[in-house]
Amino acid sequence: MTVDSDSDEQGQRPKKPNHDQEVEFDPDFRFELVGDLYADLLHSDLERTPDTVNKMSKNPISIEEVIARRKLKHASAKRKRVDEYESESGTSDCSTERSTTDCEVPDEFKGEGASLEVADKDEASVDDSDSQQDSPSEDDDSLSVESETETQAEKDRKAVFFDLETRQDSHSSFLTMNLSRPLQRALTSLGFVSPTPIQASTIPVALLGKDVVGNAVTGSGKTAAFIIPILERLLYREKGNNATATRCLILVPTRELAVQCFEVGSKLAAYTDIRFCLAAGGLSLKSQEAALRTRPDIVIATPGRLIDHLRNSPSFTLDALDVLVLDEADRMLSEGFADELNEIIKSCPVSRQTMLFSATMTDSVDELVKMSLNKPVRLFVDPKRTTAKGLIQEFVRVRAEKESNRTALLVALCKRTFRQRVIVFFRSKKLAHQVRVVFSLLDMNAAELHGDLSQEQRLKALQSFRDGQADFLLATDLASRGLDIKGIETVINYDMPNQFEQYLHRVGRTARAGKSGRSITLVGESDRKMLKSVMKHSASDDNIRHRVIPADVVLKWSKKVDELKGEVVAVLHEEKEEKQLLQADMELKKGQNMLEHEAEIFSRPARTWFQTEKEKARAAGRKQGGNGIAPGESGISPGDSLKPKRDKYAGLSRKVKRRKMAIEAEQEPGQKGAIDAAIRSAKRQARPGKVGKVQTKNAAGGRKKVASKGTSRVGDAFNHDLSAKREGIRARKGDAIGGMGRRKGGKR
Ligand SMILES: Nc1ncnc2c1ncn2[C@@H]1O[C@H](COP(=O)(O)OP(=O)(O)OP(=O)(O)O)[C@@H](O)[C@H]1O
Repeated sequence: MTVDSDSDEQGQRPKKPNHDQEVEFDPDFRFELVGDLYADLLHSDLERTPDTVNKMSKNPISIEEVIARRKLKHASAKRKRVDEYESESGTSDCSTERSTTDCEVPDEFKGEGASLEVADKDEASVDDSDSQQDSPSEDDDSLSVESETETQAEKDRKAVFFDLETRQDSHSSFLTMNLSRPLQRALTSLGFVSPTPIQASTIPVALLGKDVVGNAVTGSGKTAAFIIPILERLLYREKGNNATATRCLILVPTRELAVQCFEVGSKLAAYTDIRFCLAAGGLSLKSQEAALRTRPDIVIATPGRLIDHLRNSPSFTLDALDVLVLDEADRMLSEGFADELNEIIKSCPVSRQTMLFSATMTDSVDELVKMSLNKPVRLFVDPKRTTAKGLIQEFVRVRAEKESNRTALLVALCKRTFRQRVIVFFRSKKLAHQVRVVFSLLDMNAAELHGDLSQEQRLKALQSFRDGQADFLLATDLASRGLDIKGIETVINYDMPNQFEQYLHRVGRTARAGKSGRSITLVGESDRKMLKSVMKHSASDDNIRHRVIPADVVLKWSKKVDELKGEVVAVLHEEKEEKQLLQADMELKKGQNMLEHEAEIFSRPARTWFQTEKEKARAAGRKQGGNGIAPGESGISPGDSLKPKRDKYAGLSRKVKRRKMAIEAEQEPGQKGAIDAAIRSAKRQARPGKVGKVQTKNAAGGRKKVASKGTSRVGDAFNHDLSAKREGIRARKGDAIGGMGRRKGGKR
């Protein structure tokens, strides 16, 4: 009954060794390597065969070492091959040959009146030879991924749900926003002169304490849009030992994004005394627990790890939370995160301010009610879900019978034209790994990023790509959201994502912050409707191109890739063998450890999780079917709590749950109940004091009424009406709330 999102292995309580059962040594044991590991490299349906990628986070196998070793082994043969490649990838590849090939653009382009300019002088050409044959069917519109027609009923619901009255000032400079000096300094040192549109509209509204639902294209500065107002308001928080509390929580769907958000926040807070804590999966639980004990002002977390801390770190609570931010909110609101999000929301006070942001944010009331928002202000800067203006989108057609050429097409693109600062997206971890082996064998400097790697490997891969050591980052959708890597020039989609939102996020890794960039997508026959949707939402028709790769080039590279087949299989075999050896070694160590420290290990309290094993399996199943990031790629590791304790408090409100726990604790024999009660009492004491009985005027009878418990708090960072600052008056410590968007503790 444990949970620990550090690794797949964790989360399981060690089984008690059964000393009665003799473990026999099997002299005939052989490492089992079943199936053709290469079989699906060039084809689809990759999920059926077992994964070959290392899943062990403790001592990961280095694929570089395996490849390097094999390269050494076949040094002479390899030298010959490299010579051959070099000679062939010289002038002949970059010739201006423009023959019609098997890889043409789908004709949907033509019907839309989109630009068909040649994208690249070396290898792209216009091809409209069979426009009739492939013209879109009449009903293609109905295939559009999202419905843009809104019923009157939905419009009415939105009118009631959203706050349409709050004035949205437009600021063309950070100076007119009256931000404090430490923040102005940080903005200057980051080179932020004027706010981006989403920042200009969000910051003043967020300073009023209003709930916000924000949408703006990828790379438009949403992170700073929510961090700046949080920091500004925290500068006026109550200070001193009793007032120390975690007041803001920023939830993000992936660990990498959490690290990035932490870095942005730390830079913006560089000249303040505001403290951050990173609580993302895959990083050390112990040091996070220690950091959370100090009650940092802002916690940036992935959902799984946060829940783990909420349940298992005695001193950590969200009771004093003032602001909850969901970055990539549509992803967090999706089914894959539903259970975790519910659990977290239950732990947050209802009086919090909530801000939701994403480039593909929904304004569907049905979705948003899940967050129990309080009259949110809808800030949709780019309501049409467009791509960035500086993005040129190219498409390469892959005919059904030529699906096996995808890898060759990718290699051709990366060898000839897009040679550095390229992210390649794949739909599966296994495929990303296999292509990584192909790239390495072809001496292309690539790093991979997906959920089958340890957190250490993930961060290392990202760093090597950021530093320019790796020219290519071969990634799954784990890297599609939010990652901000300077200088990415090209995004290649090895396959078209199933969801339009996913496409927007993937291509949004380039052309960020007003810069230009290019995306190239390999489009199969089954991707037509998605292609149409993509074209419909493009920022400009002029930005759409199609690329034709000459047939002889494709042929040459598919031959090369085929020749490598044996070597790729050998590398994957070797990797698998090493993995099994390492696994055996780890099991041995684990056994020894159990023998030596059995008593101590079993005396540790079991970590708990909020779902039962069944619920968790069900949720994992749902996640698999959901969009975007696969389980294990987010902050929630699939190993989390394989044997979770049934949560008897599930479904109860926080208050009822606490009361029930307290009663049970008192009835519990021995020390445990008393200790738990003492912890709870200490937590209560540690909470920043609440403003006791606030006397408010009862509008109906004119009688004074005592505000309910939990109304507003002393030490509340947002006890101060910062809206006053908009008029040029700086709020002071101790100012009372006035003109705020809500009353603290008010019902939602
Ligand atoms: N006011 C500003 N002036 C100049 N650059 C800015 C400004 N605000 C943000 N940026 C830069 O813009 C880039 C993109 O910012 P950010 O990652 O917050 O975008 P985003 O909208 O969250 O993107 P995504 O939707 O992909 O998550 C960052 O490199 C950031 O430093």
